[in-house]
Amino acid sequence: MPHVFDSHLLDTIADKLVDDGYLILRDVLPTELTEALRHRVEDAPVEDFRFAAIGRGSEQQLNHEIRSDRIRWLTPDSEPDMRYLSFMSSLREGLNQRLFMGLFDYESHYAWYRPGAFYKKHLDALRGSQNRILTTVFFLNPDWQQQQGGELIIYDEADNLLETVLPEFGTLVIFLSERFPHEVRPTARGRGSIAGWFRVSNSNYGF
Ligand SMILES: O=C(O)CCC(=O)C(=O)O
Ligand SMILES: [Fe+2]
Repeated sequence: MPHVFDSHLLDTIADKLVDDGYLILRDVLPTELTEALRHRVEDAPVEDFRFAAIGRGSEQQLNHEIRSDRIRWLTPDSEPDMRYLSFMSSLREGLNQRLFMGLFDYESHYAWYRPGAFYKKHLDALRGSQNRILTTVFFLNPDWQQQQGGELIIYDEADNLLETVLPEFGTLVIFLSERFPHEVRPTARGRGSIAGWFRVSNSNYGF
């Protein structure tokens, strides 16, 4: 079975991105794949994960007051990682065909938030930087209860609250990286996700 999104779903995603700039989908990946991805984060030894840095390139720094999750990049030697990346590749192609977004590549990592961990309000891309264009967040936690915290909160450009998303197993959130400030509220329970970013090529600006 090819690991791709069907064209009807791609139509829906493209329409929503045009209308709202973001959308929340539930159970659009096969359950057994989501289960395998969940084990990739839950069963991995903690040494495999690194505290996430803020900023890019030489400006990277650890700042535990802003975020306290640990991350591990997806790798091509893992079958579930490859299948996940294949779905995301079909999303990239589907959106390029429908919206001419020019999405060029995709980078993604597992994130593990231990109890108490959080990520304060931020944008994934600086406005106008044209690097990270579209964000995906895929959640891997069965039976999440509201009182366990760890919500992803999405704001609009004027900082009005748009959505409060529980990090429930199988939920996929997609949003335009430059437009939506968002935060992860402190979690009371271990919280696994895969965050990813579609980027455009910067080669035209390589002067
Ligand atoms: O895990 C989440 O809900 C979002 C994480 C996030 O905002 C990020 O890694 O940039
Ligand atoms: Fe983010």
